[in-house]
Parts: sequence; structure tokens; C-alpha cells
Amino acid sequence: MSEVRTGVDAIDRELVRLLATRSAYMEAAARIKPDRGAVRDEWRKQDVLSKVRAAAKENGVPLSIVDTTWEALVEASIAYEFTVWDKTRN
Ligand SMILES: C=C(O[C@@H]1C=C(C(=O)O)C=C[C@H]1O)C(=O)O
Repeated sequence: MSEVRTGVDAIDRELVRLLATRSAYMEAAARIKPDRGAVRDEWRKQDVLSKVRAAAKENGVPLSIVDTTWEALVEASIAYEFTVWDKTRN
């Protein structure tokens, strides 16, 4: 069991590194979007979710994990983007 947990901990560190890069893209998006109303783009959100679902199916990842994780990730990313957008404009 300890080997399993060591493996999980290593994956989590890797995921957090990737999230740092993803968050930097959110900061870039906040800088690029001229209007606050453009921060939440529902079409793009659905596009992201459907691409991730397809990738999950290709890789045999349970959709129950992917759907809930990416719904939360994109919503948290939008909230972060709003924070950055407001901070850089006011
Ligand atoms: C980064 C964007 O902004 C938001 C964040 C998204 C994400 O976390 O993938 C998707 C849609 C947007 O509402 C974008 O529009 O691409």
C-alpha cells in the first residue's frame, strides 16, 4: 500500500505543476480579453469538457472522475480569471 501512496503523491505533484502552467494561461487570457463579459465563455467551456471526455475515453479514464474534476477545474479557473481581470483593470 505504501508504494501505491508514493505513486499517488508523485502524480499529485506532477498535476500541480501542470496546474501552475494552466493557471498561467488563465492569467494570459485575463490580460488578452478586452471585456469582463468575455471572461466566461460557455461555448469554450463545453468545448474543453467535450475534448477532455474524448481524451478520457481514449485513455480508459472513468468519466465519473473526469466530468466532476473538469467541471470544478473550469469553474475555479473562470473565478481565478475574473480575479486577475479585476486586479489588472482597477
Ligand atoms: C481561458 C478561457 O476562459 C475561461 C476558462 C476556461 C478553462 O478553464 O478552460 C474555459 C472557458 C472560459 O470561460 C477561455 O475562454 O479560453
